Amino acid sequence: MTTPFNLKWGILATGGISHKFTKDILAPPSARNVADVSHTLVAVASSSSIDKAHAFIKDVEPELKTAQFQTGPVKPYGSYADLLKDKEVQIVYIGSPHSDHYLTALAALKAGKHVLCEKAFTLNAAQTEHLCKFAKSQKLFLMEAQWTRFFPNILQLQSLINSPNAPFGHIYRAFADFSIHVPANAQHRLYDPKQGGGALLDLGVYPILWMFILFYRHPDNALTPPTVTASVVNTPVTGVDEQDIVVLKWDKLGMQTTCSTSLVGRTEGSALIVYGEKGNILVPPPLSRPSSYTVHMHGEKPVKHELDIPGQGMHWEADFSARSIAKGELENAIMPHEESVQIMKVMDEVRKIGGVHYGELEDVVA
Ligand SMILES: NC(=O)C1=CN([C@@H]2O[C@H](COP(=O)(O)OP(=O)(O)OC[C@H]3O[C@@H](n4cnc5c(N)ncnc54)[C@H](OP(=O)(O)O)[C@@H]3O)[C@@H](O)[C@H]2O)C=CC1
Ligand SMILES: O=C1OC[C@@H](O)[C@H](O)[C@H]1O
Repeated sequence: MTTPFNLKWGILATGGISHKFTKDILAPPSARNVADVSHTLVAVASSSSIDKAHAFIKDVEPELKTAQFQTGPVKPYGSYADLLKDKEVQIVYIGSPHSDHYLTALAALKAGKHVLCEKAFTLNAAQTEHLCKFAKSQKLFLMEAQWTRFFPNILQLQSLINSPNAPFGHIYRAFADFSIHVPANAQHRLYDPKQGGGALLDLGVYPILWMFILFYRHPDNALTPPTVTASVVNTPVTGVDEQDIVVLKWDKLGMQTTCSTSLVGRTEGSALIVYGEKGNILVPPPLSRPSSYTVHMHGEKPVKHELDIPGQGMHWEADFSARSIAKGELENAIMPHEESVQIMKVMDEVRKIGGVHYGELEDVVA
């Protein structure tokens, strides 16, 4: 058996998603039948206090104890800048709020680190474009952490719908919704414009991503970006978007898709429905973590394809990051830079229509 390529991680931010991601990368790769890559947690940094970094490491102690590729103790840091100086760290995972992604990713790239950065990548397309260009100039790997894309069942569905022998016939339309219920609260990151709050960047990015997964690479679409129309309801509490309905029109495919998202009234029933000439596809909520999809060909019994997700399911994106880095790739073909930019451009359009602003950080492109 060959030795797996091992990737050494630094975690920037000690919030909710960083915990989930870290626990996933510490799980034994064999539990998901992976043998070519592995992960080691080297360091954790908090921007607000070293105590939070200590507490984070304590919280992941059970996973550290059973991790197969852990070589030593995890180093806590009280600032992101300190972690970025650690020579042992090869790649950073950025789990801070949307408004922080751009400057933190830029600082990490300047420090010579590969970067996997949470969605939404940045506050706008200009920032994403600049990061991608800069990463390439530094010969470093950079990817938006669009974890859903890397689920094995979603890769399977993507190739099914994009294959010349797709069983669905002409796709007429598709509808996707990702909504949760967070009571209005000006202090919550989802309602705070300064943290890039609002439904769009946090949740709306998923229905848009799904339409890109299914249709952007369709052979008849030939990577043509959709045209965008939208309707936005802004919350009176802070002015960020509470609800967005985004229509993406795919001219070359002769159809349009509806993406909706909201901070109030969570998704129930199907989160995604693709309506085809010969059959439909249904995906249950939440769209971020699809545990199944059902193919319902007209006149036949529906067939449900279920996925057993070990942990949260964030290790797949980490595995593919490691595979790319092992091969010297600067981006991964499953979530390439160009598609992150196109998705950010869609969201720029929506924000323009809705008059949504995040404050001074959205103007930073350096
Ligand atoms: N892939 C997924 O399923 C999910 C992805 N996300 C994404 O992860 C990111 C973070 O979300 P989540 O973990 O829920 O958020 P949290 O609020 O739980 O954590 C964010 C962390 O970012 C750090 N931080 C850095 N700068 C700031 C700042 N100015 N204000 C507040 N916190 C700051 C803080 O850690 P410290 O003080 O230690 O630096 C904080 O704990 C977002 O991009 C979100 O879209 C979120 C949930 C699910
Ligand atoms: O990515 C996400 O998925 C789950 C949501 O609850 C969370 O707010 C969002 O960031």
